[in-house]
Amino acid sequence: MQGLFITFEGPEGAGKTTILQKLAKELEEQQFNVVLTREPGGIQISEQIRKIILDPNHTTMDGRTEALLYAAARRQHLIEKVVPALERGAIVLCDRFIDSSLAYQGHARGIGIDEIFTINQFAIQDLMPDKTLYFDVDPEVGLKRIEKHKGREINRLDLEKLDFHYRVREGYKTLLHMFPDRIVEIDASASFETVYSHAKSLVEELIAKNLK
Ligand SMILES: Nc1ncnc2c1ncn2[C@@H]1O[C@H](COP(=O)(O)OP(=O)(O)OP(=O)(O)O)[C@@H](O)[C@H]1O
Ligand SMILES: Cc1cn([C@H]2C[C@H](O)[C@@H](COP(=O)(O)O)O2)c(=O)[nH]c1=O
Repeated sequence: MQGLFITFEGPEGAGKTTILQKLAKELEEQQFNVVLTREPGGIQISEQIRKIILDPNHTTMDGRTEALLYAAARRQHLIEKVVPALERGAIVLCDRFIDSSLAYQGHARGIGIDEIFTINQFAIQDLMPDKTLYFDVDPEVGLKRIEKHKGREINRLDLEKLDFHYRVREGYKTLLHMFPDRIVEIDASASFETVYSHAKSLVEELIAKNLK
């Protein structure tokens, strides 16, 4: 495919969304064709699935049901939005993708990274990101940031015990070893300006290598 598919990953409150929005705006100002999107969501069907998954009242949701719902939302989003954008040659910046399922459902929920990869393979049919930026932050720091973030809804996953959020981070560390060529780590505990300039330089390098 002609475009560039870049995903942004990390524990809660790592700063992904804020960085993505600023980066998308700057790239658009430079006349790049950018599609900023998120998972679960990004299109109507997947946003509706998002509501079901993240509703804090859905306390009885089984871990495998959760994993399948994320994969279903992913499939529809990929087919309806990501693939057409890549075919047009766009830069797709996506807030979370398969690595979230591997870290959260695979590792933190204990279902197993390989098993979650298998069900996602059905959904993505080998369409992996060209690059993944992993924003690493201590979960306690990240959760404090989102508590302070006015207007940010607290969802069912945010409400998991601190231990779960530490396992999510551990899951991402495992993924860094599994996919060393694709995933690059960014220290997201630094100041916003420092984190932003690191992310921006990585994306600019990718664009220079792949699109110019
Ligand atoms: N490096 C940083 N230092 C301090 N605060 C930050 C930093 N980066 C982002 N923030 C702030 O932390 C809060 C959460 O940021 P953001 O929503 O971008 O995180 P996120 O990774 O998308 O979180 P989630 O995945 O849980 O939605 C925001 O209020 C944001 O302004
Ligand atoms: C894609 C995906 C996401 N999650 C989790 C991660 C977060 O807790 C929420 C999404 O909320 P955000 O504010 O938009 O980051 O869902 C997951 O567990 N598995 C996934 O595949």
